[in-house]
Amino acid sequence: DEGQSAKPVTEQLVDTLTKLANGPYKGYRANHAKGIMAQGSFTPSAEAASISKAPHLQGATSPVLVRFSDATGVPTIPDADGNAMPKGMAIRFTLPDGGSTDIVVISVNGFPAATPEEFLGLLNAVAASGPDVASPKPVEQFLASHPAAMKFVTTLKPAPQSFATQAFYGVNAFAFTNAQGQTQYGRYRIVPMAGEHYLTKEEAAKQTPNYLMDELPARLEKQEAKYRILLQIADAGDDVDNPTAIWPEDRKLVELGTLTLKNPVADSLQAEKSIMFNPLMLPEGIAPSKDPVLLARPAAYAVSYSRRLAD
Ligand code: HEM
Repeated sequence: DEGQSAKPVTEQLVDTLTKLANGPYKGYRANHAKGIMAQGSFTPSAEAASISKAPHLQGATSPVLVRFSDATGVPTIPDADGNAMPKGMAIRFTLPDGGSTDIVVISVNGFPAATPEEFLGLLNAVAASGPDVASPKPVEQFLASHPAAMKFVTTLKPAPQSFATQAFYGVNAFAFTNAQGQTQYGRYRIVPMAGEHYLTKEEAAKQTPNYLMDELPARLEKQEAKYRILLQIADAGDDVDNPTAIWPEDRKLVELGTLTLKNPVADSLQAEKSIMFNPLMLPEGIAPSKDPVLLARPAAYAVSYSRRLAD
């Protein structure tokens, strides 16, 4: 109806995510509702300052706060459920001046849609494809006519053994400018130092519903969880404004530094409710690309955040 279509697409996206989850759920995110937080630090590599003049990349160690999450707006989704993919990782770096910057990434290299409108088309197709709908269902038609969406759903990895054995991808590109004024485009990659380890289908079927959310704090009581933060550098001619355009694997990977998680966060649920990560909260030396999906994210996240706080 007209009232619905007059809403900004970012708000329609949040409404549709909520509807797909059979929500709203009081106090939870409209997407990536189920999560767990941890804290630690980030130490940049010697090379990082040559990529960007951003304050957290100049040598000193910064405190970090991290939230891992399952996909969907369902706060009770079992961690090994196929719909709980992709996993999410959100990182907040505290900067020397007391400000902060965020990285918000997923467990798949790529995105199913090139624009927020196209993403809404996919979500609406899923919403119109209930069990009673005859084939070809709207979602089947959408996937058949959108190769990037098909690639996304077919390359989803199985659930990880642990959040400490899961790799994450930035998907959206940013422009990194160093002190000499040289700019390069790149996409984040976060690689677990414990190695990437995923469950077989049989193993996934045996996990308890909260196995990942339970395992992380238990692990951190005994040992640290470390990740390398890398940047995949675009070649001239690589599309930096389209999150469905996956760059070839032979592109240069620069090491930006090491993220070390040391402790669980006390009262994770309350901490999760009150924090909103924002991929466009950026310091000097890092700027957004013109990727329309990236540029739509803060508005969608703010709608979800304001609804969560209003509860
Ligand atoms: C137009 C496209 C997108 C829409 C509409 C969307 C929507 C949302 C919403 C509504 C939330 C909840 C935010 C909150 O309440 O704080 C969220 C969280 C999240 N999104 Fe997106 N998203 C989009 C694209 C992406 C992309 C491209 C990525 C990663 C590459 C991503 C990764 C995440 C992660 C990891 C979270 C959880 C953040 C947290 O732990 O607080 N999203 N998304």
